Amino acid sequence: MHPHDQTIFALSSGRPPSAIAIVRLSGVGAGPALQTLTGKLPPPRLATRALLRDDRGDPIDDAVVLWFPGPASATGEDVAELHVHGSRAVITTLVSLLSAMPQMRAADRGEFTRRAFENGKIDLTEAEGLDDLIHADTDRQRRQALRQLKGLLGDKARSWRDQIIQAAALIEAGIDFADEGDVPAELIAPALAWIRQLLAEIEEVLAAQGRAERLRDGLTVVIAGPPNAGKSTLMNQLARREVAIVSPHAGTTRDLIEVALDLDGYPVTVIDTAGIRQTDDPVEQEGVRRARDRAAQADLVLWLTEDDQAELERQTDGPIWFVRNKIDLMITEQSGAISVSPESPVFAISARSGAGMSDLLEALVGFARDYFGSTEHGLITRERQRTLLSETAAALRRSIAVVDLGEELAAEELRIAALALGRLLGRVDVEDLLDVIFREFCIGK
Ligand SMILES: Nc1nc2c(c(=O)[nH]1)N(C=O)[C@@H](CNc1ccc(C(=O)N[C@@H](CCC(=O)O)C(=O)O)cc1)CN2
Ligand SMILES: Nc1nc2c(ncn2[C@@H]2O[C@H](COP(=O)(O)OP(=O)(O)OP(=O)(O)O)[C@@H](O)[C@H]2O)c(=O)[nH]1
Ligand SMILES: [Mg+2]
Repeated sequence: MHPHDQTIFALSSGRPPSAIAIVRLSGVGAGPALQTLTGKLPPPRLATRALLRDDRGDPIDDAVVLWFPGPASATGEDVAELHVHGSRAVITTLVSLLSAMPQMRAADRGEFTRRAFENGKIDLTEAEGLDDLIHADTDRQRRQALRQLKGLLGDKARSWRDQIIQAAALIEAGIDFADEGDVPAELIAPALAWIRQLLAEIEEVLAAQGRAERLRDGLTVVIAGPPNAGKSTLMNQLARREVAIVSPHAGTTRDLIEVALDLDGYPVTVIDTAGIRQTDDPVEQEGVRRARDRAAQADLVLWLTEDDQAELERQTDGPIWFVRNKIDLMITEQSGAISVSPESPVFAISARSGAGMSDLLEALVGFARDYFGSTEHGLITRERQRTLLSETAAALRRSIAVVDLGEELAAEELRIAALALGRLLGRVDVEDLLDVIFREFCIGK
């Protein structure tokens, strides 16, 4: 990769004011900058206390500094960190001093990670994992991101790619021999068996998916039902704060109101909607339209009613749970889960008093757990990864299908498969394929 001649810096910690702020630098100018600010280069990889001074020698702040000489650093180039007091003034002063240094500029979004990638410290799937980790809101999201950051998918993809290249080399060797009128079927058969096995492995990973991808955005639960049923009250109960307006007036909620919940580590977005009814009010009509729309896309609908005769037009093909609210107004009603039919359970709650809420919450956690169930072993977390892995599998399938028509055709499909995996990793170079062929199979040719 091309060398980076500019040094980048950024405030790597959150917004000031904060207890401590970290200004990070990466590039050839990181060492000189650290030296300019502190008077000398600290020992590598050890937290060192230092007084930072400006260009006139005036103190800026009492700091802790870190020095990671490249290429062993996280970005693959010299890295310096300044841990200062997180005030706007300290940061502004530092930033203006750094900006004035030669070949030094503020980093773009994700540029440290990008450099780590370009310097070969991490592959693209690991970079994606890092991005997910930084955006993780819940524990399950954190675990999934960390697995990817640790290279679980990347290592698999690298291993598949290497094996495909070697299988291709076997087939290529067959072609080479064929030039001399000697077709060694014993080279093709093991290569095919190998490819079939790789295909099975990749298909297994593809099949085990679907929901790991959803773990990034969470699943959506829509609260729907007739006006005044207590949907917004339930919403506020689930959110544990007053996110939606509650009133005795039917038709209070018009907009969709979303709140992100962490249900036992699973990300769940709950959406409160307008009460569904016939109305002449154009604003309410629009609210009802949005409510229907959102319910139709939901992973789960909680259909809330005040009584049991409320007619339900089916809003979704997905699961619906019937929740009877305001049981505090009834004398004989029991609370909690009153039907155990797993497809459409019935709950009885009082959103106002909280009766029956723990059963409902527990069921929601169970729903999320079932929904995301297999993600603990999921490797694919993004559409990009799925697409490239599907392309790989398709090319492997084609290579098996066309091998009887000609080894060249099969080898070409294998090259396409390896290329797709190369893209997955962010490294596409055909040199690898050539290297293996020349090194292992074409002796003396
Ligand atoms: N202060 C601070 N905290 C941090 C980071 C950081 O960069 N700075 N990290 C930001 O990512 C994470 C920790 N990850 C890190 C990953 C690699 C290296 C690093 O420089 N590694 C080199 C040398 C370390 C060694 O030799 O042990 C390496 O991997 O070769 C540092 C932090 C989270 N916490
Ligand atoms: N007694 C009792 N009243 C409730 C309960 N839940 C909600 N209410 C009351 O019912 C009225 C309507 O509640 P909301 O939460 O605004 O109902 P909604 O379904 O959001 O209504 P729209 O937004 O108009 O569709 C309010 O006066 C609430 O205080 C409950 O469990 N028990
Ligand atoms: Mg409402």
